Amino acid sequence: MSENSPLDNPPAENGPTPSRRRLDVYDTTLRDGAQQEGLALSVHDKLQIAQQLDELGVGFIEGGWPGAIPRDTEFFARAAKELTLQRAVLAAFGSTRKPGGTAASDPQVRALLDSEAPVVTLVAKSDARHVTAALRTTLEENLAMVTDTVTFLTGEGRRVMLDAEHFFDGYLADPGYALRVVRTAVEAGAEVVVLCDTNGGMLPPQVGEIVAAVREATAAPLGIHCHNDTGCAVANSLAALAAGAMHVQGTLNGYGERTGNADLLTIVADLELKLGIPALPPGALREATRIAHTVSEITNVPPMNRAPYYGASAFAHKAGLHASAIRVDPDLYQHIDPQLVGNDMRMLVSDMAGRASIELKGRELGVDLGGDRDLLTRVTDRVKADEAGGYTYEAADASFELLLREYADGARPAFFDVESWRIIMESPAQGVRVSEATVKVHAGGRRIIATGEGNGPVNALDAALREALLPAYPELATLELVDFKVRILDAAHGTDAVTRVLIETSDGRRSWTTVGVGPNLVEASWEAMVDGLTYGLLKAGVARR
Ligand SMILES: CC(=O)SCCNC(=O)CCNC(=O)[C@H](O)C(C)(C)COP(=O)(O)OP(=O)(O)OC[C@H]1O[C@@H](n2cnc3c(N)ncnc32)[C@H](O)[C@@H]1OP(=O)(O)O
Ligand SMILES: CC(=O)C(=O)O
Repeated sequence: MSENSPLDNPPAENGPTPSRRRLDVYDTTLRDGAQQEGLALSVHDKLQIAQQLDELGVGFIEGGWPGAIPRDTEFFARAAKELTLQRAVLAAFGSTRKPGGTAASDPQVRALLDSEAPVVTLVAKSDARHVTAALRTTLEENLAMVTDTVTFLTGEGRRVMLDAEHFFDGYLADPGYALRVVRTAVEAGAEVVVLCDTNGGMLPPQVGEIVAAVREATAAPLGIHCHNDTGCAVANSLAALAAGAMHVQGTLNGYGERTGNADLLTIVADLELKLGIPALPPGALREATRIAHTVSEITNVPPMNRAPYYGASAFAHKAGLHASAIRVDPDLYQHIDPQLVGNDMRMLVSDMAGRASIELKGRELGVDLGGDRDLLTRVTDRVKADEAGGYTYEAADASFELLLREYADGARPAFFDVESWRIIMESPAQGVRVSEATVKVHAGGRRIIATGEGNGPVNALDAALREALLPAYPELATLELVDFKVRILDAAHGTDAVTRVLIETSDGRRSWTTVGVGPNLVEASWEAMVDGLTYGLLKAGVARR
């Protein structure tokens, strides 16, 4: 580990160590993260994400490229009026001036000033091949572009950082030139030179060696910016910090061009929890899971369950053996206490469950099985049999809770009894197809026959069932079927195959998933739908009427 790296000499618990240099956490979700395929952030989205980042306590928020992307120009204009950042400083991203011109007259450089961001981060070529082949200019002119642009912007009172693009590839091909770019930037006034693994092709030992060599050869304050093309973006970032970089860039949820950028939350969690290096304000890491998921909502990109630390599966345990040890001590199968990053431990119930899994899941769901070994064995056997038949309880906690209550209380919760149901489907040669369902149920002390129409059989059954039950259970009016997933389980059987349906139901505040399995789509859907409504009534605290 390099002398004066943020990864050695961690500060004393009761205050900073004066000799230790600050570690800067720089977020580029709104710029490089937005370069991810499928991400299209509105200005409003960007403002909301910036607020989250400020709450997280990052040092810098790179807001985008004003002058190049109209939405980013607008972001900086609105940020100046609408954002009240408590901790973070806004950075505008842009490139060095065009070859052959001057920074003062370059419209793109002017736009960086106009953004009024206190920090400007300039991307500059540091790989000689890129200078000649992509920029189509001379090596000397590229250095002049760096000097001119950095000098101009610092002269205008901006803090300037330099992203040395393709630094590692450039260093491997021509270390002398790559180092000249670093020195030129610092001599011109850049406060940090960020070494970029732009193509994401590096491995940790290479990154560590090259960062150490740059530190040896220059006095430049160094940063690191990694992409994840080798799956090593976080490891590469840590290797660079260990070798002496003092500034780390990354994105929330690892968003970014191609395979993404280094995942900033994973980096800061590694730093704080594994290496004892404070990276965020005290206590902020506990917001990591909430912020990652809030940002997923804003970007409308489903959260990555397997994300380290903050992913929904990060502390989810499926194997029976794991559960049995966790029952004794959660640390036996967890590398940290999930609360440290605001996450929770979860038990998953499946055919891999053992008695311990069932008992712990029961505790999680608030159903006490009292450590009754015989009862636990019966539930475990039932789960294994059901799963062999196509059920999947790990995706359907609500159905599992109903099953658990059936064993714990001696009867499955039920608010109505089903006598029968039937479907008629009308598919005229022309015109609209209609499905009509009739259900016969007993509820509120009455036998009820109700019909419902829908655009398909499940929709019609849902309508008929609600029609039948609403007089006895007006609480059902708030319940809505929000998602419906079908899987054919034994494709080899063709139309004879077993069908599994997962239904997500919501009461507007929370949602739950139920499962149904049957020889056809409608039967499987009916089972999942009845469980969904039953669970909703149970959670609403309704008594059977
Ligand atoms: C590694 C990274 O991720 S860096 C960030 C990349 N982000 C983006 O590219 C998103 C925003 N980009 C844009 O909106 C556009 O590409 C713009 C506005 C920047 C440029 O658009 P255009 O003028 O149409 O040029 P185009 O995109 O075709 O090519 C880029 C130009 O920048 C030049 N350029 C590339 N890097 C640099 C640099 N570091 N310094 C100066 N000029 C550069 C290229 O040589 C090329 O110049 P040319 O038009 O004279 O050939
Ligand atoms: C600057 C940047 O985003 C990169 O080199 O990857």
